[in-house]
Amino acid sequence: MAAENWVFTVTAQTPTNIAVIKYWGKRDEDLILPINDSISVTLDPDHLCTTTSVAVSPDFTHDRMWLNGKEVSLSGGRYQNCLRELRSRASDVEDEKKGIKITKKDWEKLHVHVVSYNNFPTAAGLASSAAGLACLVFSLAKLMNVKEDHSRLSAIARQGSGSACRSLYGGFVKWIMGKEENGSDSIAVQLTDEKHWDDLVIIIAVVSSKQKETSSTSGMRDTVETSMLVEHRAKEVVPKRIIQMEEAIKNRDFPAFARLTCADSNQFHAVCLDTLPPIFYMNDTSHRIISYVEKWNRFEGTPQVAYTFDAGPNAVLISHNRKAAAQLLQRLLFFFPPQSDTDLSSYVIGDKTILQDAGIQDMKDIEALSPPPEIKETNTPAQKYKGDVSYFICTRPGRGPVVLTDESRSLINPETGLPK
Ligand SMILES: Nc1ncnc2c1ncn2[C@@H]1O[C@H](COP(=O)(O)OP(=O)(O)OP(=O)(O)O)[C@@H](O)[C@H]1O
Ligand SMILES: C[C@@](O)(CCOP(=O)(O)OP(=O)(O)O)CC(=O)O
Repeated sequence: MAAENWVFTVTAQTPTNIAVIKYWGKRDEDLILPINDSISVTLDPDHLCTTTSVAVSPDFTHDRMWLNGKEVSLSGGRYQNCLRELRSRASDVEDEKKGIKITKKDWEKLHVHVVSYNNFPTAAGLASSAAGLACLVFSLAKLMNVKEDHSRLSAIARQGSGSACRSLYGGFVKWIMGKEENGSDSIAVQLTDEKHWDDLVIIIAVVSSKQKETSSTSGMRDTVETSMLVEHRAKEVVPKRIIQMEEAIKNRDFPAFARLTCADSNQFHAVCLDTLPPIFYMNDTSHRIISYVEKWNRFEGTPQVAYTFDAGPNAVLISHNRKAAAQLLQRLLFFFPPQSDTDLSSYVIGDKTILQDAGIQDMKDIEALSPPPEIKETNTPAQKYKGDVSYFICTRPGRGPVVLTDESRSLINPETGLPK
């Protein structure tokens, strides 16, 4: 190491992802090895991402982390497993300009500071743990000059949170469950990049929820211990769906993609219901959204939108193209108008150009929306559910992790090694 003290930092940005074929159930709790393959789509980091700055300095006395402005402990087993795996793969780092020289051996004694910020709510069912853990592993791997490809890094991120391994890539990603006991072949691979199917538009309905949810970790443990359905799902259903889903993605076959995505979300929630005690992640609003989408898709004769729900009530709606997304947004705003004191710019966030496509500029345009034709047909007056959705996020498939070289984007003060 160089004689005088220094702080060496790296900043990275990592996206979140949503599974279209779900991971639910582990065969090894410590290594986080799943009972089936899964497939996800990475979401555009412009709208949902984690930014993490990491630093190393001979002055640091212990590993520390700050998440969204608050110091949090890094002592948890999952963080420790990731740190251990990364340290064991660290290599020499040299920055002549700053007079920094770290050898492979030095990393065993050096401590790191981690400062991370999610540009969306943490622990709100929007997969912050996936983006967060992937970003932690990716940024530390760059800092420590870990010379491994993204798939090998995904196997480390997997030990932080299973779904995090899929956030090491953009586009469509498959997490291969693997067979090895040590988990070395349980890795993520990219199926296609984000440009392959860039017509897709994703709208997330963040559904108000007061009830405390069961965490994914404990929920899936209970499922594996008590559900008979999950065994059938993992052995018989998912392997076939994985093949069909890969084909649908390769061919940009939206009807097949939508059918598989909706069926797999529904089966995941059926498996939750088959757990003892049963787990209810969706609420009445989630169920309403499913039934509106099903009705609309049936009315059109071919799917316009696919829905999928993770371990919570939020709906992730994947539209075939911008036209379908604009029509979807009109429907969503018709059924779930904002409270009168909410302002439109905070009710629909992310890619607001979809709002323009939908012809909605202000609250009056929402009030003027007429019931969708598929509802008119049923001759029952359409009921509205004001306030049942907190807000909508408009986004699209996005890219994988990147290093941010612009020093002004760093979250760490390069003089002190503490959060800016
Ligand atoms: N940027 C981050 N850096 C490191 N760890 C993070 C980061 N963001 C979230 N986490 C970890 O993930 C936890 C939240 O995970 P949790 O599974 O409860 O919620 P979620 O991932 O937002 O929602 P869900 O899993 O239901 O989609 C946080 O308490 C923290 O431990
Ligand atoms: C429903 C899911 O989102 C479950 C994600 O579970 P986590 O990855 O959060 O669980 P741990 O591995 O225990 O950290 C489906 C999915 O993302 O595939």
